[in-house]
Amino acid sequence: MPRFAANLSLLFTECAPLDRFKAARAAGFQGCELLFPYDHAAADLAQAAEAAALPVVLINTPGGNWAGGERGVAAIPGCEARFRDEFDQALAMAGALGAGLLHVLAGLAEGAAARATYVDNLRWAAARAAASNPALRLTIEPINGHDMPGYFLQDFAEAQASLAEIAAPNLGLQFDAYHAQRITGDARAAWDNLDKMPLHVQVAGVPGRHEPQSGDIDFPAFFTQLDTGGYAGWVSGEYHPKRSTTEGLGWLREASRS
Ligand SMILES: O=C(O)[C@@H](O)C(=O)CO
Ligand SMILES: [Mg+2]
Repeated sequence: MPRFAANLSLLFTECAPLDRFKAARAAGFQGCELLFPYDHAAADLAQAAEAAALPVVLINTPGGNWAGGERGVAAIPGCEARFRDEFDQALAMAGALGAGLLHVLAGLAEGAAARATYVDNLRWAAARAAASNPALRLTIEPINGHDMPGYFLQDFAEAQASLAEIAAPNLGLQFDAYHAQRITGDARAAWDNLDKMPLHVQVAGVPGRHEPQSGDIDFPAFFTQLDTGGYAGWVSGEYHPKRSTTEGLGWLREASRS
């Protein structure tokens, strides 16, 4: 059975941010991820995570002006200096929280210049992370273009090609089953077609991005597929609860029993 983490940016939003850690632990999660922890003092978040015995397993690099449409800058030509500044901020936050994974957001971009910028920035980031925090691993995540129009990385083949070209041991794939289903039409087949084991997995139901319980993806079969394939990382619930978070945790209880 996989180890389950709660995405505290989307789950337990009934509670204040620092109270979500204890709520997630009490509900049966073993870890958590925070999309954008940057509005909080790292020490406060670290203390809340420790008090709840709920490790922070993943954070994202800064998204920028999210309300204004930004989604990170790694693939945006001309933003290299900003990328480096924000990456260093993310490295410091990951270190302070003890997070083992850092998802590098690509941003809204397209074309050959964007791809070259993306690969160069990721190569730089992988070397920078290896020098400052050897335990940290970086991820890239294909995100579907319906939910995030114009996002640079919308394709698994493209993600794998970039990873192969950079060939950094601390850089790998983040497989979000929700996006995989929306991009390919079959998340479980997309998993089987990967050339390397991903570093992180996220789950949500399709359609609606609600609990990973019903809809187009057979989650019990997917969790078994992860186990039998030897996936030993985290599986994070990254979804919009249909009602309250705790009312929708039948999927976690069921998966934890099997
Ligand atoms: O799937 C997603 O949207 C996230 O994992 C993410 O990091 C970008 O918001
Ligand atoms: Mg995701």
